[in-house]
Amino acid sequence: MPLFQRNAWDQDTSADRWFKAGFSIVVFREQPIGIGGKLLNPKAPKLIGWTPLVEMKNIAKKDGIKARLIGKVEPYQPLSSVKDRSALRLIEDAEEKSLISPGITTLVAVTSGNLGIGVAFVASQKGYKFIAVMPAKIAIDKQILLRYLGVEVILVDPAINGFKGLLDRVEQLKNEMENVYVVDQFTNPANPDAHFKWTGPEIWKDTEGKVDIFVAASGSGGTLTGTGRYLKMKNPSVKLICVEPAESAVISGGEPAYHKIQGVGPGFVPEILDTSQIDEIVTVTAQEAMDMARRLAREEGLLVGISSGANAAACLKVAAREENKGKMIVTMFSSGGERYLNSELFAQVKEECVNVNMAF
Ligand SMILES: Cc1ncc(COP(=O)(O)O)c(C=O)c1O
Repeated sequence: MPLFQRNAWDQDTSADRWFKAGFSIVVFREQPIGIGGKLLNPKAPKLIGWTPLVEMKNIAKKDGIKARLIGKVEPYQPLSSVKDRSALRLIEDAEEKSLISPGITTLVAVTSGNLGIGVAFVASQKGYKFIAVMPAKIAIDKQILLRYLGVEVILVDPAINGFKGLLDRVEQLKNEMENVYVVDQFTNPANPDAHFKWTGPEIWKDTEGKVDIFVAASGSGGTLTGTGRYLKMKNPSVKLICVEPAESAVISGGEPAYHKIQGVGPGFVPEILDTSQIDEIVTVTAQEAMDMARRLAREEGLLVGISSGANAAACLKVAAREENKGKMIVTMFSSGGERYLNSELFAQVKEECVNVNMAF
């Protein structure tokens, strides 16, 4: 399958035209959102946003799927996940409201890791100190990355009080320190705004408005709410499908429980998640999500994370339905695969590598 790279200067064409012409991958880097330019070089490309769309042609062909399956490749963000968008909007929103000042304010965020990594980027570019509050023992790769980025990481035992335990720790920090600002992805409308302003319009433009169904797993709910709101505003018949872990299907009315699809299914319904927009919820097990992430790697060459696998698995369930023949289904590949090297996603390959190396 030919591979085509489209650049900022080819702005007059959409990804969909190139898919039609037989190309399987379209890289689309356009200007300008986000930081970068004004801080580094006024002419340099700004870094956040305008991620490429990739059509999963091999998997669709192998599984006899008649719908079009398209993923938005967020590992193209500077810090490799969809959360760079939210980090930027949440921080710039606070700056616009004069709530924070570089060199004075310490940013604090509750994160499963990816928001924290995005905040680390924006905070260091803009000159803020940043403390990440995370559940212990869950996402070791992200803890490693945050520490490597110079972030202070505070771990909270998730077995004690669950999510409330994390919030309590943030409250404690607010009492102990001066000039703390909480970057709150679960309640601040600036989070879905990032997707209303950027993710939604990018998908709309790059599909030439042909998207029929948008599928996304919900963590904070920002992606689903903001992107869904934009796409439905452009075309009210676009269907919005929420993906959640089968082991902790709280939006579907189930009980919260431990699960292995990192970054989604926090165990409660976040304030910013607009459930009234959701047309359907599809549940996916961690096993299905990881199996699909591995298929994406081997069959499409896409190195993406566990929630991306969950999204693609949900797409296949939806695409297999007779009524969705010929429809365009767009989903999110929310983070890059390398972020999960020490998780179960890579466990078997990691063990094989360790054993092979022991022979030397
Ligand atoms: C890997 C991954 N996928 C998906 C999501 C969900 O995105 P949102 O918080 O916008 O619902 C997150 C959020 O942190 C994430 O880290």
